[in-house]
Amino acid sequence: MGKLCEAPYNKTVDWTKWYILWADERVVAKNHVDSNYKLAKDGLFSKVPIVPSHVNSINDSVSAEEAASEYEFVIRQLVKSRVIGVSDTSDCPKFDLVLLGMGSDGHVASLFPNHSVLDENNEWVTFITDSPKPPPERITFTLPVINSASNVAIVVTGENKAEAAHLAIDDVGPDCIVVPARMVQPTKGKLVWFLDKPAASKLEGFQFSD
Ligand SMILES: O=C1O[C@H](COP(=O)(O)O)[C@@H](O)[C@H](O)[C@H]1O
Repeated sequence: MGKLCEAPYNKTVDWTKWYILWADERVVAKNHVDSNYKLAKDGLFSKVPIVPSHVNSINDSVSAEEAASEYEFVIRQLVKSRVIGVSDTSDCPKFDLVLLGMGSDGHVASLFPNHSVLDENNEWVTFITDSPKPPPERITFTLPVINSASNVAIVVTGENKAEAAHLAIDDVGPDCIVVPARMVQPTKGKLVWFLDKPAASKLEGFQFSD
């Protein structure tokens, strides 16, 4: 992302066509250090000419439940106005790109291991109030929405994520736990993993070229 803000890459993008939403967000104020909005603003869209009205962040002054339902409404409006397409295999929005990180426990967005949020198939956006990783209150895209995207990119860095990357990517067999990142399997889209050397260090048969 950092590179996209720099020349020559920043000139190769038509930023007016970008609409930004968050695959998950912590229910904290937008200027809070835990805010994913703040992270993206500081790292990307304060540095490039994205149209301010195209930045769709959550309402941070209501409960997690209300924020999730309002956010789904925002997405429904964008689908209605054809800014976002619709999947032809589910009733889900079809995002051009869903960009995800992965935690050391294998979570993606705010879809945590062994959490009932993984089974949410009806809503586009849901909420949790008991995130094992602070802060506890979050909203998140559900798996069907992530898996309806045209492209999903998972970016992983650091050795503390090597085991989760192995469990998510390798052919580990039925006896191993299924980490949430492994459940990211776009129905018709493309999934690409980006890993640094330490994060890839436990992948089977993986050879890293510098
Ligand atoms: O809490 C979150 O964590 C993950 C990634 O884990 P981290 O250890 O790299 O912080 C992130 O991708 C997710 O969107 C976020 O809300």
